[in-house]
Amino acid sequence: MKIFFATQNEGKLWEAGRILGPLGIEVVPVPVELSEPDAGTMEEVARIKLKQVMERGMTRVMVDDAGIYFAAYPQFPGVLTKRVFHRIGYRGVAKLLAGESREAWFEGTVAVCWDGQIRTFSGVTRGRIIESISEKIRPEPGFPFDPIFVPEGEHRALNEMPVEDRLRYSYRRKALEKMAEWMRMVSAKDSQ
Ligand SMILES: O=c1[nH]c(=O)c2ncn([C@@H]3O[C@H](COP(=O)(O)OP(=O)(O)OP(=O)(O)O)[C@@H](O)[C@H]3O)c2[nH]1
Repeated sequence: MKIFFATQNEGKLWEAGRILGPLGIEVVPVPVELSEPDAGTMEEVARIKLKQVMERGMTRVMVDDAGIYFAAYPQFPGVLTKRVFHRIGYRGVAKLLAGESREAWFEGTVAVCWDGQIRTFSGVTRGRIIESISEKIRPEPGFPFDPIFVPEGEHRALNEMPVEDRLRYSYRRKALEKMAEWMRMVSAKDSQ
């Protein structure tokens, strides 16, 4: 099976390939820019992104909306994660969380259109932001929080782990595995 993934985020693409490849689903990148509202839930935003790619005529396609939430600030940065980080960087995150709770969680929703049906699948990974955030961190493209996020029950930040461990904690993996199972079910029904 082959699915198109409309994203400009290299990290998302890499992760989707690592997770879906072994499940027999080839991920084909479609690097289109999608417009996003600056409010709402990940699921609402993912649906809006999916609508945009479907309007371009794609029928076997997925999009992903994701971000991080800081427990110290209700609903923030959430769907604004990319824009907020772009503006304030590690220095701003360190300032925001100084003296505040370090508790945080990643949340993401994958919205998929598969042979005319639309579904969303979500995942969450809880953890905390490390105490000392260095401005010298050079993250992997698209994933600026991996070097400063430690999953619950861990002592290592995500980017300090071998890939297999990192994927085990991935909220995107949780969503994509549910999606893969659903796609298999739909395809099996269609072929009957
Ligand atoms: O360290 C991280 N590990 C992750 O696992 C992760 N997942 C999301 N993010 C951050 O949240 C924004 C999502 O923004 P987003 O969903 O609007 O996507 P995007 O604009 O990057 O790509 P696109 O898919 O829309 O083209 C991204 O830019 C990142 O800053 C992550 N950071």
